[in-house]
Amino acid sequence: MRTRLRPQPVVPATSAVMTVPPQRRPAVVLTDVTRVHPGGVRALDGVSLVVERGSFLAVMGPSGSGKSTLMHCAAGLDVPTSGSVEVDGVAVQRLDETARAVLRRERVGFVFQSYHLLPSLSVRDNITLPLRLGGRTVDPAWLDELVERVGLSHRLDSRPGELSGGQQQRAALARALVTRPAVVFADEPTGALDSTTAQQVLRLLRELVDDLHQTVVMVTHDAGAAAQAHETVVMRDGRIVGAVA
Ligand SMILES: Nc1ncnc2c1ncn2[C@@H]1O[C@H](COP(=O)(O)OP(=O)(O)OP(=O)(O)O)[C@@H](O)[C@H]1O
Repeated sequence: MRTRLRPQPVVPATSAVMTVPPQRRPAVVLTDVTRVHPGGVRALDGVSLVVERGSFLAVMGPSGSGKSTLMHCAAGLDVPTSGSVEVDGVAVQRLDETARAVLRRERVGFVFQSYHLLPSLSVRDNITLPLRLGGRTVDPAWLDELVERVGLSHRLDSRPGELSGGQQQRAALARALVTRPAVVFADEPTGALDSTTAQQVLRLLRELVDDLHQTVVMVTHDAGAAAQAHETVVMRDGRIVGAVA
């Protein structure tokens, strides 16, 4: 299995990863993560998980089981009440909000059900936006490869509103990957697509993982979508209660 639920690192994970070359570090490590939301809801209850680089993990579970909270904690959007989260070897809970925003911009990609493309920007400018926001230059060869992969080389000057839903989600995939992030979090990425288009997008996601060694964590209610992942973990009541490879 590429995703380890156990064993947890015996030494503190930060010191463990310091000696590991960046390309061999796990993309994400959660150690005994608990998140109690205001009002006392224990949305995560002692979750431990290692997401290895180059793996495609699906997270399933009934509504309210903690999937979104898991994703938010693992992506540095939220911080655990206890336990630790490392993204690309960086301990998220030690960062202030500004540093977490930089971590997300530089090391994490996001894909949403509703694409979240900016309607006034061209497809090219949408895809390269995360780099430009971080003051980074675009690697033309990488951009060419990405847009070729997602099949949008001929639509770079279009506006998102001129694209189909599947094309918009493929643009969002390219945008998520343009920074070469340690991990991409996809939240119901095919929830707004018809089943044929959804399968195409999922196959593309799997190809990006397998061919380009990207790492994807996808939250989904759809067992068909999860079937494209290397592995699936199932959550219930804030815990991981099963894993299927
Ligand atoms: N900001 C919040 N404040 C208080 N409680 C919250 C908050 N966010 C989530 N919760 C609660 O935490 C629990 C887990 O919610 P979460 O959204 O992580 O589940 P989920 O599996 O993603 O659900 P869904 O599939 O419906 O999106 C639920 O009981 C939810 O009501």
